[in-house]
Amino acid sequence: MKLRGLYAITDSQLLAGKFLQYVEAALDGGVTLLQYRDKSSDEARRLREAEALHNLCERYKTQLIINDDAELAARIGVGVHLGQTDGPLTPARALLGRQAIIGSTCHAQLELAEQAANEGASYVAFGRFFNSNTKPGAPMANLELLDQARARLHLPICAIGGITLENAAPLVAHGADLLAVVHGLFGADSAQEVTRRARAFNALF
Ligand SMILES: Cc1ncc(COP(=O)(O)OP(=O)(O)O)c(N)n1
Ligand SMILES: Cc1nc(C(=O)O)sc1CCOP(=O)(O)O
Ligand SMILES: [Mg+2]
Repeated sequence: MKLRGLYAITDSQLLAGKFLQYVEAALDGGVTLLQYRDKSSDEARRLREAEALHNLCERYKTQLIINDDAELAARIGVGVHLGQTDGPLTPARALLGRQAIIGSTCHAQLELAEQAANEGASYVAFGRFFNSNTKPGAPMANLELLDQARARLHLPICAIGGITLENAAPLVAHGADLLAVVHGLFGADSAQEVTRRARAFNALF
């Protein structure tokens, strides 16, 4: 499967009271990857929500990725996204198998991306590219980094951090395969607007 297009990421606060409605609206507009990102420690709720998202993703033929938690990903049978402090890639690959999608946060460091590629990552993520409501303190990345990554890496490149329909096009022009978006997608006033935004993000590729 080609990893290219919109990478929608959930946010439990932003989506409170409209979680599945807004996620389905995004899937309706077209989503390549959907990440379940919940930073709480409510394991029962996390399992329940991840299973609900998995059912929805199967209906829309979208791949589900679990943030941070390789054990939960293994339990459901989906992929995982690991940051630099979320545990090593090699055991996650052994746990999830060769086919699973495993992503790695590389901030603005090509060396981290090369290491992730050697350890079997399916894609590498760089960011943040813009001011982010969701993660304001993340280190900054820039377009030059994307150029260098495109020249040196032979796996899909994901851009993240403050991405909106207004600022996304240069990221794609400089080599991003995946645009990972929380607020610029789900911060909409209606489900119809989420669907419209998802379609518009996909039209950039
Ligand atoms: C696609 C994608 N890229 C980067 C991140 C950030 O991961 P991490 O640095 O582990 O931070 P948290 O998201 O866990 O707060 C991501 N989740 N997804
Ligand atoms: C989860 C996350 N990681 C980032 C990084 O730079 O690694 S930025 C970010 C938040 C993405 O949300 P929004 O689209 O609302 O800015
Ligand atoms: Mg993490």
